[in-house]
Amino acid sequence: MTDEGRLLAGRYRVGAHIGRGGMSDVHIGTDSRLGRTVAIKLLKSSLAADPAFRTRFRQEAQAAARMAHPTIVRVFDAGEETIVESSGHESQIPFIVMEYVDGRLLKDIIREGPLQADEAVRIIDGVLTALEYSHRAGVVHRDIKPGNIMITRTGQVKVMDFGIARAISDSSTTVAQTTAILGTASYFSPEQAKGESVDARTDLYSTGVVLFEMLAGRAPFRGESPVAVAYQHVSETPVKPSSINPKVSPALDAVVLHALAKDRFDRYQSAVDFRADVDLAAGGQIPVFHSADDSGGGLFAAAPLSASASELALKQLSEDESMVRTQRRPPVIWIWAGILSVVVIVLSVMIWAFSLTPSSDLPDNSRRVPSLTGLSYDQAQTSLLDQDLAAIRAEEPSATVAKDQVIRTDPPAGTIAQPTDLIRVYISTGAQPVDVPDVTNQPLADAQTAITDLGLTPGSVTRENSPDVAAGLVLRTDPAAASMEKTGVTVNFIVSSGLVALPDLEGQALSAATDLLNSADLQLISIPTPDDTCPLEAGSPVTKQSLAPGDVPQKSEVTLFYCAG
Ligand SMILES: Nc1ncnc2c1ncn2[C@@H]1O[C@H](COP(=O)(O)OP(=O)(O)OP(=O)(O)O)[C@@H](O)[C@H]1O
Repeated sequence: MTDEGRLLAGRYRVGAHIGRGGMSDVHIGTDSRLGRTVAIKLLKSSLAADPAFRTRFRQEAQAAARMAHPTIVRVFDAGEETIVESSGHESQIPFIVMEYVDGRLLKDIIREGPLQADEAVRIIDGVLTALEYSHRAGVVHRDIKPGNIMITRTGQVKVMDFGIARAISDSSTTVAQTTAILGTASYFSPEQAKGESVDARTDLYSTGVVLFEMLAGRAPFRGESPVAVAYQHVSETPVKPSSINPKVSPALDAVVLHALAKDRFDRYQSAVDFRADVDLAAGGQIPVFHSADDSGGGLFAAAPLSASASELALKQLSEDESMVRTQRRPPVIWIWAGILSVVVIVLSVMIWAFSLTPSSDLPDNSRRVPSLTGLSYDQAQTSLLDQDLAAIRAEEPSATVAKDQVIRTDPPAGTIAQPTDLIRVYISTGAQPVDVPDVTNQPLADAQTAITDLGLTPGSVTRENSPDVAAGLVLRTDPAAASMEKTGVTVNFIVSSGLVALPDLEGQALSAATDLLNSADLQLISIPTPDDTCPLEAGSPVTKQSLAPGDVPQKSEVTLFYCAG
């Protein structure tokens, strides 16, 4: 393995070994370019042997690096280092450079026994906030477990290893192989255990397992082997956490069991819903789990209960061990109606808030989205994090903003935002190449407009003689039509002067002079010289031309005098 003192990617100095996981060794380190302390995770060489895994790993780490949220361990960089072993054998070791977290793994905290309910709620709140953010950014974690959750000295929750499970499960074929690397099947959702596709709800199931374990002091399913545990996730009904730790309230029992529904349509559909119910349960209220077609409710919305409704729910809880009502899949139209209503409400509130609030008098705890134009994505993330806002990266071409710099944000700079709000940061991919259009034979002004419309820059105009293209029309461009050019590139015009060059024809044979005039598209009138002094000469040489040699208007008439042959 890599020794202390090694420099990775010419930049990250590996320091003391601080931890070992199922797939990696973790060191404290220093980013020598920025002078900041980092954590460096070096993947085990057994995993690193597969090039497909390394590629997938790098892609996932890059996706994770796009996420910046106070509840997510920041990924700063990822790469591969060639390591020459003492035998002379070279191997590629993938590494991730992360935010250094001064804290403890939740796994180690749980080992000391069940947590107080309010502490468990606070931690799960943090995990769900991280998931709300990552799911909105389109990233499913796939391996939510106490070994991937850190609690800092100040109590801040930090979730890590986003996307790494994907890299592993894509390169391993069976549950047994995947768990051999990930270390445990205790937090697998039923769909993961069955090898089916996963989505955001998979993470919510695993979060339910983590909540169960924090409250009960042990995971809901245990077994001799990963396959035995995976089997229970698919087919066994979990017990209530309170049957292991009687201090757990019926409300939290209800939330945990709802999160652990086998069918993903029967459990929480979003981290937001899950968190709302956890908070409700922390206040002693048992949430009501609405199905999508229940009248008056949103999808699985939690609502405060009246006393009698609470009693009813409690009665159901004791009667029904599974606690989870069978719910039909929500019809698509209701989902869309729900989304539309939320969008309308959010927009109305934003417009109202923006119009009412003077800049000097912001509502409590809110802040304005800062202007980030021209910053790098890293700088923009830091600036947003300073305001407790979270960045999501988006990209678009720009002719005016340099590559890798912020073009704009959504919501735009100046908008009022709340802590942990998501700000989409648009980064310039630079000017996008376009085809230089064919503007030949167009009037110069039209051609200049067409070039400007494509984001190219109209450049110099040079006049050039042409026998047939009318004065002021474009003869050609430089670069030529159809060549791919980046926006911003200057396109020069060569425009017809409307003139044509008339050569000096005196002394030339009449036939040669006639050919020259024809090729310049000039009109020839020839008059044999009546003068006797003109000697008869072979070839009938031209003695005089009516227009002086030089540039003359197109189609000019030229009279040639010549000696008859
Ligand atoms: N960003 C970090 N800052 C500080 N310490 C860290 C960081 N990441 C990991 N560690 C420490 O390194 C140890 C191993 O990390 P981790 O458990 O994430 O490794 P892993 O190989 O991903 O493990 P597993 O696959 O078993 O989850 C942990 O004990 C943790 O305390």
